[in-house]
Amino acid sequence: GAKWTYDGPQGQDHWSQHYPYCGGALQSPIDLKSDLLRFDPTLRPIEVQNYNLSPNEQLTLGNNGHSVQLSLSPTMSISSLRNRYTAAQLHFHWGSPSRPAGSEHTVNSKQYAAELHVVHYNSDKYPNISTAVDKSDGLAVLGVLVEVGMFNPAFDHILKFINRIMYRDQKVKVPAFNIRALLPTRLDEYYRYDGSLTTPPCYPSVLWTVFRNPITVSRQQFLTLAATLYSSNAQDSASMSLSNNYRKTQPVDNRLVLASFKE
Ligand SMILES: NS(=O)(=O)c1c(F)c(F)c(S(=O)(=O)CCO)c(N[C@H]2CCc3ccccc32)c1F
Ligand SMILES: [Zn+2]
Repeated sequence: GAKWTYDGPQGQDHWSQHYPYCGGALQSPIDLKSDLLRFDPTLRPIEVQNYNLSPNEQLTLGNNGHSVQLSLSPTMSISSLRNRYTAAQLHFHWGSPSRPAGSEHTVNSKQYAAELHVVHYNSDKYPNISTAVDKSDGLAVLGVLVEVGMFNPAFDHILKFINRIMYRDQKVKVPAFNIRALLPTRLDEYYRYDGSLTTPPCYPSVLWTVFRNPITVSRQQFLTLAATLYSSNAQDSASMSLSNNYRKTQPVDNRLVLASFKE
């Protein structure tokens, strides 16, 4: 579609001019405020299947100008929801080298350094993600908050190839790895709400699960993520850094935000 950016004349305050859903209801991300949360004892631990991929399998790592995204194996899925949701891709949102604050969801207004999204589609009802992406029960995204701390070996399976996809539309085949290692240890503690894609076309089609516990990456790993990529393609004379690729938090309105845990 038309090119959109996070800032400037095509920035997020203008998305709704070309993408009407971006100005509509049920938008993501949101601020996960304690006094908004409702503990829901029926929320079961998230169960993922086949996340531990073999290194013999190859995945496509790409720079789409908005994020770094990794294609995922269709053998991967979430099995603990009402329908089975099959994995499609994962990608990240981050701040900038000088400002490690680029998560999309915030917790009591605290913005984390970055955020990982693992995008799945309802494969019980739809044949592929393109069909599912604009359906109210189409997508389930797992959100993982990322903070700077201990070195993260799993993250390096992606970072060690990132200098091969510096420019928009560059792709590279990479060996698969254990994607479960990118998720926090506890999959039983999470926030849950009905929301949207956080990029245009902003379809209100996402069942959001944001894990309570962040994962860590080292400062060097964060800098590699935040300082390597360009949103422009290799031919463009003026290179534009890909950073601060996060949408601001959106109005919750009268949505219920559930928590699987008691504060
Ligand atoms: N934060 S988020 O999880 O809402 C989210 C993104 F932030 C994001 F950038 C992308 S994208 O495909 O890389 C670019 C714009 O769709 C998708 N892409 C998804 C939605 C549309 C689609 C179609 C095919 C494959 C993946 C996706 C996305 F779901
Ligand atoms: Zn995302």
